[in-house]
Amino acid sequence: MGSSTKGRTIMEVGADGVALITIINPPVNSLSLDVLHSLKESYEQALRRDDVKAIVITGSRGKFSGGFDITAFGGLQGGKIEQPKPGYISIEIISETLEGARKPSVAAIDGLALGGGLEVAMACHARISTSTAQLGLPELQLGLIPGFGGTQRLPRLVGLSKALEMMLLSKPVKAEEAHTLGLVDAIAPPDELVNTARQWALDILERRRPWVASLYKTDKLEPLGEAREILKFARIQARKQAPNLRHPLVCIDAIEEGIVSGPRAGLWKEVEAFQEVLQSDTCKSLVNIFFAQRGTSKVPGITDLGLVPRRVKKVAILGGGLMGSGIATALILSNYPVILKEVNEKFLQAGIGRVKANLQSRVKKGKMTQEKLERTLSLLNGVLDYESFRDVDMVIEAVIENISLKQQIFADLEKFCPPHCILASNTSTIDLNLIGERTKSHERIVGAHFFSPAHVMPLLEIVRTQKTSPQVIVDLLDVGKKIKKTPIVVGNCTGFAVNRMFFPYSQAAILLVERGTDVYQIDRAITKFGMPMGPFRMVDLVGFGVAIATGIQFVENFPERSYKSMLIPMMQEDQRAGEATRKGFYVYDNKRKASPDPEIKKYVEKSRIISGVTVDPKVSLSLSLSQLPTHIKGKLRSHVFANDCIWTQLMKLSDKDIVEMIFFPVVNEACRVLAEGIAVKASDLDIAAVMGMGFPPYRGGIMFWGDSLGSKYIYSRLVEWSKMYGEFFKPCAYLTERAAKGASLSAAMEQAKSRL
Ligand SMILES: C[C@H](O)CC(=O)SCCNC(=O)CCNC(=O)[C@H](O)C(C)(C)COP(=O)(O)OP(=O)(O)OC[C@H]1O[C@@H](n2cnc3c(N)ncnc32)[C@H](O)[C@@H]1OP(=O)(O)O
Repeated sequence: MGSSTKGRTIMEVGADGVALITIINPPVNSLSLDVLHSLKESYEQALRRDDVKAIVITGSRGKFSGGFDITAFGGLQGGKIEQPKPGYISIEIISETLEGARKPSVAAIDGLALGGGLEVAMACHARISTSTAQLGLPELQLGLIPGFGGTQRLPRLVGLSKALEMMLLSKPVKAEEAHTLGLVDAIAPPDELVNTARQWALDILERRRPWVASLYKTDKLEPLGEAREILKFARIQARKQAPNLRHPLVCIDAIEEGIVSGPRAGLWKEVEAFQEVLQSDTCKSLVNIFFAQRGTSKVPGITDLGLVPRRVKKVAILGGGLMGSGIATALILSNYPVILKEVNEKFLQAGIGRVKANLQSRVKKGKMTQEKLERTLSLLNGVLDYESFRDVDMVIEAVIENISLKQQIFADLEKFCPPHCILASNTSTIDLNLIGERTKSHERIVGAHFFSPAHVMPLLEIVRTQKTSPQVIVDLLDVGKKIKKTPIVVGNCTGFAVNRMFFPYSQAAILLVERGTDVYQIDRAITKFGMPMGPFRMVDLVGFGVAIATGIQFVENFPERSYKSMLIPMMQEDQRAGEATRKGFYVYDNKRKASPDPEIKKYVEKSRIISGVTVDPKVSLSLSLSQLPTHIKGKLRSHVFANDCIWTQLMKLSDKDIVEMIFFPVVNEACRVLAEGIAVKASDLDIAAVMGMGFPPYRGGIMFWGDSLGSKYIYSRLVEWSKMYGEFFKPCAYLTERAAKGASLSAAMEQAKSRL
């Protein structure tokens, strides 16, 4: 993270007597402490000067402000940057100096006014914006609450319900809506923005327009009883949607304080609460994710070469199955003309049908109009041969995982596509060198690994071989950004980054079940930890066929650390293949509601016998008293509560143990991925885990979370389990070394063996 000593404001006084204060802190004019001090000084100067009658605040280069400087959070949290005294910014600068000034001020907003940026604007006596401006308080997505008076002023400007929606969902509004809501007073063209604001400020001065201090507005606030009901509902929703998160409730408390006890009390409550949430693990984790996400497109040795992405005007996709149709949907939604090739008319129509259905579901959800659907769909052309491939700039192959089929396709592509065309494969497992073996085009062969459903999931793994040219990667990074994916660039290996981490995740869960832990207890513990679903519910969702196929890849490539089990193949043989067959680890009703199935025990017992393992009292939930050694039984019987039930309690693995036994092997594998140079930086694995696996972002990603527990602790637990349960848990060399040094897992490596 950078230093907070940056940025400034400048002030120019016009002949009209209006002082124009401009915030300058590229790239988004964030409010560093320096900017805030300078803003205060500019204001004080403007207030002192007799030739200044009114003030306009704006941001340089078409951006008002992206809010408080996020790069300063690390320093403030770690004590490296001195905290301003409580209330200095929110009360002294924003409320007293700006809002309480005896000269009127107007915010001229172009581009964005987010977080602290909007809070400064709300303290002005009016706001004028351009039609493309975006305004919002997205602090909650960083684990924070608004800290410069936003919890008090926004409800007073737009009403409580809308303010709660904007804050709790971190959802900005566009200028037009902001105008309707009363957050913006007028909309002006960009070249007239500042002049309109100047005139508005003079109009306020001369009482031709109202002089409004937002903090004391009451007309938009609901009556107290109604407000309390709205807040009560918001609390219920917040608890339901994010049971592990406290800061949304803290935000609601600050809003309530202002409504019940008045805005000054609300401001002070906000000041205290902001300090508290700033120091929270949630905030540190979410800030890590913010920077990690922006860091994925900075690839050393690739994006620092000064290459300019070539324009991709047309894309061809091979295969209209689930993946191919999802990828086609993502591309046409971002206005790329797409050719979809299939092997026969029937498959082609089915593929086009899937794309239509994907779009239709957006219409149903109100995210798209029927008219937009028609326009978007007109970008898709179905074909059965390669003739129209002669002018495409990129091809994405998304056929089944069959090596010889893919080799044939790539040989054909080399013949039909122009020489500059990028040849991408959506394979999730097969070596790209093998796929391109029958071509001479290795420098333009690349992996574009999407996640299902491809038009929804935010991650794109860009897989490069040693021969893939940097230009091709830069091009694909650009396409990824345009189709709103977060791309991570990884090296070529079985499973790349995400599936490499997924394997131990599901294998650890099966190991635990064979040792006696309950399937549903595992899913509950993992969901409570924050995953969208547990490992068994997930296997049901992806289907046992896929789980077995990818499992085989892992067992073949990494036999020494694979936990081999027949549980899933055995269930599949019995026609239990997951949600699609209505039966897997759960049974499903017509509405796809999952219920536990006692029958599962039968399969677990069989697979336990095949694996040659026994129930381990340390992990078992269902051990009965009769199974205990006599001396322990005796001791327990002497206890007044000694019965099967209490024994079950004693033997039960805690949720914490389950989480660690399932996720520490994932951390271990992530360490290998990093040590092998498959991922270039730990933060890319944080993003891979959050966006590819559903790892809770408020835990900061897999490596960040690992570091929060410490390499020594993870190492010692893995050693303990590897003694009991074998190689599967054995810590890798990287983890062992980091633990020995007491070093963090994420810190840059001294000598990465980059495979890239
Ligand atoms: C007390 C207050 O209430 C607390 C606060 O204000 S907390 C801050 C609230 N503000 C936010 O949450 C906004 C966060 N920023 C964003 O959402 C987006 O960056 C944006 C909408 C402003 C711009 O998006 P986009 O144009 O896609 O560019 P994006 O790549 O995200 O950002 C451009 C650069 O600005 C940086 N940046 C963005 N917002 C920043 C901020 N508030 N502080 C410091 N740097 C910021 C990014 O890190 C990135 O840096 P890089 O080029 O070195 O990677």
